[in-house]
Amino acid sequence: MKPILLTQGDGAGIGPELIVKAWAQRPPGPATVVGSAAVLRRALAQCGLQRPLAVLDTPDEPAPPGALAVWEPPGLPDSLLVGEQGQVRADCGRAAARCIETAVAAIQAGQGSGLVTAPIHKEALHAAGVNYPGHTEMLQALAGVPAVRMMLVNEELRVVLVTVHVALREAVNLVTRASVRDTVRMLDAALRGPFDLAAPRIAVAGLNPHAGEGGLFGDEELREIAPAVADCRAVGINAQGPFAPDTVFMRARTGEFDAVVAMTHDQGLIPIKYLGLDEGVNLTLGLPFVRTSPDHGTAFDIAGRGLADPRSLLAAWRLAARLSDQRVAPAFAAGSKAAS
Ligand SMILES: NC(=O)C1=CN([C@@H]2O[C@H](COP(=O)(O)OP(=O)(O)OC[C@H]3O[C@@H](n4cnc5c(N)ncnc54)[C@H](O)[C@@H]3O)[C@@H](O)[C@H]2O)C=CC1
Ligand SMILES: NCC(=O)COP(=O)(O)O
Repeated sequence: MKPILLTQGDGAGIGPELIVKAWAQRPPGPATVVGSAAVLRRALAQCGLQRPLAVLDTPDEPAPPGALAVWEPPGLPDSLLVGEQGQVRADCGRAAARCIETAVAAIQAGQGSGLVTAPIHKEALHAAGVNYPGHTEMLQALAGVPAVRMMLVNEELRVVLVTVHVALREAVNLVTRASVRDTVRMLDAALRGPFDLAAPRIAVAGLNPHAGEGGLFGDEELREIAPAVADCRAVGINAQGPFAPDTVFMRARTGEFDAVVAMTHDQGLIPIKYLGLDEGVNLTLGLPFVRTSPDHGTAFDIAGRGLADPRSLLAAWRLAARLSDQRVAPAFAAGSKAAS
């Protein structure tokens, strides 16, 4: 079986530390870190982990037993160990992007079975001249697929976002009948495939307070969201709503729905993160391969201090290993067809 590929993320953040800590807990299956060996050695030292590290010639070369397998993509900057951690740095942004690009190319070449991404800093990416707002959009471009969606899962909630990394004003305009309908369809495909639910119950949140209160507080629910729900129901998807956003997550958490479609980034992520960063996983729907990530960011405030909690990365790693092992990535691709 080909390895899961883990990108090291922004080296000025907690990504390398999370990877070495998670790896020390022996997640299942083969895995190769795509990153800088020097940065990962520093992370091992910062965490007091005295483990061997093997630098591979190719991402899928077997590593010696017990060694942290690292493949260094060509073109990483030499300066990664020079500056301080915990800062926005263009060289770290450039290196993070290079790791993502080469990891995707390796998966496309059959050298990896799935992708786990450690956090990147979006300002560092921008400082490096890489004009994607996040992994999600970058992976969509690298994979050449028509649509992707961000899904967040933890023990208690599953949420998929209609809009992601855009200004709130812009997000409102992007909430359309088509974008909501495509999101529900991609979520339904994911719940039936990777999540193995025979008849998923999907709640769709409104955009406005009280889901618009019958048009008194905005009419996006009447013009866009309700027609999208009707479109989905017409093709046999058990979508319901739009529901008041302030109570729909509570209703899903207590078992009334299997997942919630949220209209904006913060509408969906606040309930997820409020439950704790412990084991939340970010999963990209619509790609032809499995990609997961922790649900938190680079945590510059604690970088380099050995304080980072690896549980979310570990959960992301385990989920990627399970989904790659089941070869369920086509179910994600089917979602992208629904969105086209
Ligand atoms: N998957 C990714 O690449 C993600 C990247 N980001 C990016 O990360 C950067 C920083 O974002 P922030 O808003 O500051 O959020 P953050 O998640 O990096 O930090 C928020 C708070 O949570 C704490 N925290 C986060 N992860 C932790 C962990 N594993 N263990 C212990 N404490 C932890 C931090 O110390 C901080 O107090 C931004 O550029 C953001 O866009 C944010 C989320 C996901
Ligand atoms: N808040 C989640 C987030 O920003 C992660 O984005 P991405 O890098 O996975 O696209």
